[in-house]
Amino acid sequence: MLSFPLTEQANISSTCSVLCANMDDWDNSNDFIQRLDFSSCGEESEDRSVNEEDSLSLSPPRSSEFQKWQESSPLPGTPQRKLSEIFLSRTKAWMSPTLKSSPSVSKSWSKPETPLHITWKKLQLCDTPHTPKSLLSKTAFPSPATKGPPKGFRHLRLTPRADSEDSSQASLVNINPFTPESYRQMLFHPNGKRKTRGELNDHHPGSQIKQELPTKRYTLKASNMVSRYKKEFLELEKIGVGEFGSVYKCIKRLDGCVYAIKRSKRPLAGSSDEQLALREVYAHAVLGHHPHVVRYYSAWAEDNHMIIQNEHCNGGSLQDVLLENAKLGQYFPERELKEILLQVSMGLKYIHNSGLVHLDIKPSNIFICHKLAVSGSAGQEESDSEDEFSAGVVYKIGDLGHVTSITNPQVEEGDRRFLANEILQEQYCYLPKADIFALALTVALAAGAAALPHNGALWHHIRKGNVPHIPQKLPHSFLELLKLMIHPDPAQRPSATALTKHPVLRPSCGKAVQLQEQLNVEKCKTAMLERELKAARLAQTLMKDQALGSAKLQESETSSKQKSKRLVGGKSCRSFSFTLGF
Ligand SMILES: Nc1ncnc2c1ncn2[C@@H]1O[C@H](COP(=O)(O)OP(=O)(O)OP(=O)(O)O)[C@@H](O)[C@H]1O
Ligand SMILES: [Mg+2]
Repeated sequence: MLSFPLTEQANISSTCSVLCANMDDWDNSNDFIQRLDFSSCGEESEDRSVNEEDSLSLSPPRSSEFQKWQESSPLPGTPQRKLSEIFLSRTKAWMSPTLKSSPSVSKSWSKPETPLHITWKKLQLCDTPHTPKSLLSKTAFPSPATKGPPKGFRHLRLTPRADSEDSSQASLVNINPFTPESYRQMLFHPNGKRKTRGELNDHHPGSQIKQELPTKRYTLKASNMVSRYKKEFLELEKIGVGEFGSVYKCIKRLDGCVYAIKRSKRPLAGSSDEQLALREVYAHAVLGHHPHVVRYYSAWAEDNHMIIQNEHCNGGSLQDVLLENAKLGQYFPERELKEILLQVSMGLKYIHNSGLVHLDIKPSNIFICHKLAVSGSAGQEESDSEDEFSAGVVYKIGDLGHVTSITNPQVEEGDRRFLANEILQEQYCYLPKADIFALALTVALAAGAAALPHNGALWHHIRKGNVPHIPQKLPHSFLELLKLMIHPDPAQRPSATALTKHPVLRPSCGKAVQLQEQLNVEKCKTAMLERELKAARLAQTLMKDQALGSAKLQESETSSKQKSKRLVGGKSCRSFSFTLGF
C-alpha cells in the first residue's frame, strides 16, 4: 500500500507535485518533464496504436539534478497533505487490484464501468514481475490470458517484464521462516481454511508451491532486469555505508516521498550474505509496523544485489550523533538517555513478543526521527496517538540482518563489542536477554563511555557485570539498572517488557506499579485473614456440633437407659394392664 510518511514532507512537497499532478492535466502537459510510458500488460501490439498520447514512462528526469527536476514541477505550491489526499483518492481504486487477493478482484477486471475505471480508467499499475509480493499474488490471481482486463485497458508498467517470464516462475515463492506455520497453511489454502498435514499433498496451487519450494526457491540470481531502482527512485545522496551495504536517500518518483534505500555491496547470489539479506527482508515483512522499528516498504533483487526500501530516518543513526558528540566533547544527558532506553525497549518488546530477537543492537542500528511540526488537527491526532514522547524525537530499531527466531534460533553473531557472553558460548536459551545486554552498552556509549573493546580483559570485565566508566553523574538507580541489564546471568536481566514499565524510566508508571504491589499485598493479607476466619468459624461450628452431638448422645444414652428400664418395668406394666384387662 502507498503511505505518506510525515517526515521530510515539508521540503519535498514541490517535488511530490511532479508526480501527484492532477491527472486531468496530463493530456495537456506535453512538456511535462516526468514523461510516463503506457504499455499494456499482455496486449501491447494492439493497444499501442490506440492512444499514443497516453504513453507514460517513468524514465528518469532529463536532468539528473534534483534542483532542475524540482523546478519543473507543474504544481510547485501544492501542500503535501493535499497532494496525499489527491493521491490517495486517485490510487485507492487502482491499487486494490494488485494488492487484494479476494475473488472480487477478478470480478472488477471484467466490469469496466466500476468506479475503479471511472476514477483512473487510463491507469493500471503493474508491479514488477520479480518482486516476491507480485510473485505471490500471481499465484492467487487468474492469469491475464484467461481473466485479464478487457482489451484496450491500459497499464502503467513501472518495470519491464523479463522476456523469459513464463508460468513456471509463478511458483517461485520463498517461505518466510519467521511466519507461524498456521498462518502459512492458511495462506496457501485457496479458501483460507487451515489444512491438515495429510491435506497438504492436494493438487491446488498452494500445495504445489509448498512442495516445489526446496528446488524452486526465488533467489537473487533469478532477477536480471532493467534497474527498478533507477526507474522508480531519484537518488539524492549517499547517507551511510555499513558492513553489508550502502544506504541512499531517495525520492520515490511515484509518491514523491523520501526513503532510505539500502543496496548490498557485494553480489549476493549463492553467497552466505544472500541468506543475511533475505533474513532482513523476512524479518521486516513479518514485523510489520511499529513506531520504534524502522518501517519497511519493499525489497527486490537487482543485478544480483539486494535492495531494501525503508523509511528514511531524518536524524540518521545514533552512531552518527555519537560521533558528532565525541567531536564536541558532549554526551546525551540523563533525560535523553532514559528516553533512548525506554523507546528502544518498546521496540524490543514488540520484536520479542513477535517471537524474534534482533541480535545486533548497537548505536549504528538505532535510527532517529525528528518529528516535523505539522499544522492542522490531523497532525496533532497522529502525534497524540503515536506515543507520549515529549522531545519530538523517536528512536527506532533498524538493520534486521541478524534477526532470528527465539524458538528455532539460527544465530549469526552480531558485533562482538555488544555481544553477550552466553551467545559466544552458544547458549541460546535466553536470546532476548542478549538484546538487553547490548542495549545497556549502547546506552553507556550514549552516556559518554569510551569505545568498547572487541576482546581482551576489559571485554571480560564488562561481561562480569561491570558497566564501562561513564564520565557524567547519573543517578545510582539508573546505573544499577544498567548493571542489571548486563548481569552475567541472563535470567537476572530485566525483560524488554519489564523495562518499558520500570520505575527508573517511567516514574509515573512506577508509582502505579508500587501502589498495585501494595494493593496486592493487602489483598493477600485480606485473603489470608478471610481464610483464617473461615477456618475459625468452621472449627467453631464443628465444636458446637460436637458438643451438641455429645450432648445428644448422652441424652440418648440416658433416655435409652431409662427406656430399657421402663421396658423392663413396661412388661410388668403391660402384663399389669394386660392383667387388668382381663
Ligand atoms: N533508514 C535509514 N534512515 C537514515 N539513515 C540510514 C537508514 N538506514 C541506514 N542509514 C544510514 O546508513 C548506515 C548503514 O546502515 P545499515 O546499518 O542499515 O547498514 P549495514 O550495512 O547493515 O551496517 P552495519 O553492519 O555496520 O550495521 C547507518 O549507520 C546510517 O547512517
Ligand atoms: Mg547496520
